[in-house]
Amino acid sequence: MKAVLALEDGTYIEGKAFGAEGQREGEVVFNTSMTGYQEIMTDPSYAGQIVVMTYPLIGNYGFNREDAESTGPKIRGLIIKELCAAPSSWRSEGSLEEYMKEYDIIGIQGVDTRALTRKIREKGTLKGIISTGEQNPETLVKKAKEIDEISDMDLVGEVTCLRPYFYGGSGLNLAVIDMGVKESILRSLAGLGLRVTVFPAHTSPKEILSLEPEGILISNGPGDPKKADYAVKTAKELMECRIPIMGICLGHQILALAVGGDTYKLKFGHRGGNHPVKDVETGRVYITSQNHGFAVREDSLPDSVYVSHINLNDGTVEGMRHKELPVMSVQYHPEASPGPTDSMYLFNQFKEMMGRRKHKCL
Ligand SMILES: NC(=O)CC[C@H](N)C(=O)O
Repeated sequence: MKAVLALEDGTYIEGKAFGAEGQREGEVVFNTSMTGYQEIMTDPSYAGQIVVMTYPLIGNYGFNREDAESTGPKIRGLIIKELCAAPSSWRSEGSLEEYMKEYDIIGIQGVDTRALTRKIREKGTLKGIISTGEQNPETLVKKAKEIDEISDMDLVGEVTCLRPYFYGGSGLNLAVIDMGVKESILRSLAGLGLRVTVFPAHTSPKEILSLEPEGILISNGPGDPKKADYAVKTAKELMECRIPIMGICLGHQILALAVGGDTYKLKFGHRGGNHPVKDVETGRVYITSQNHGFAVREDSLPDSVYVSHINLNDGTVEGMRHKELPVMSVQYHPEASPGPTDSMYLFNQFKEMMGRRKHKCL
């Protein structure tokens, strides 16, 4: 069956459908990872987005539920050059196409993803629609122009958990504020010897403190950090208690807003498995896994914090530390999934911080 992609700038691309049938709209973003399509599709930070994979052959190792980052795919659609015709892996539970049909995700293949990515790099992220079957190009382009901006959507509300739950692990108590958390973050932290409990994004500081946590993690998640003003307020209150806090990706942006800094939307974001980041304290450069469309404005940060990590591609802020409070955050993904595991040391630093500090709100 035919599938088409229409973008808000008038671009209209024909390809071949795979996965579910119908029509889906979202912000079209590209990811340059060579593998990891399962983790990307199920990462809740992609809610509201249609993902273009720049690697030309996708689906090679089918699909398994073990590598999923959440209960199912969170992307709105998938754009690829070519779907692997004969997937094979001893861990596979079925083909990518079967999985997409099961979870009602639309895919389009046969797209010149290199040209499409160049367009997005040039013009910035574009809103778009993928649709199966015959369509009228003008109508679809017009519809693409009318799609809501990502900043106007409450995407965290779509992906956060409904009630608190105990994830696993034993040792120091860690409370995770679930803005759309990736399972591999929870797995990494429980594996380090922490007792991990997860709370919905809207949980009050009082309820979180009732767990008597030694540390708090504000997770990754979809959308514009400014839309999560309730979490910014919670972060501010928890920081005043001097509890060790770590922010990852959306969590990092929320902490930056909580200390009085500002965030902005990047032209086309950072999504891939090989972004070079320098740890300013040690001078070491790490290859990192990234997925974000917003960033912290460096010149907006107050004197109470310093930039701990910078992106060597474009000089943007990749990490932040508070000078007095036990607060650290990174814009990228220490848990990787997919991508290099170079940055796991950050979890150890946070665990140490949790063991050292005594806070005052309990
Ligand atoms: N992975 C994330 O947490 C992404 C954060 C935020 N939604 C952004 O796009 O910048």
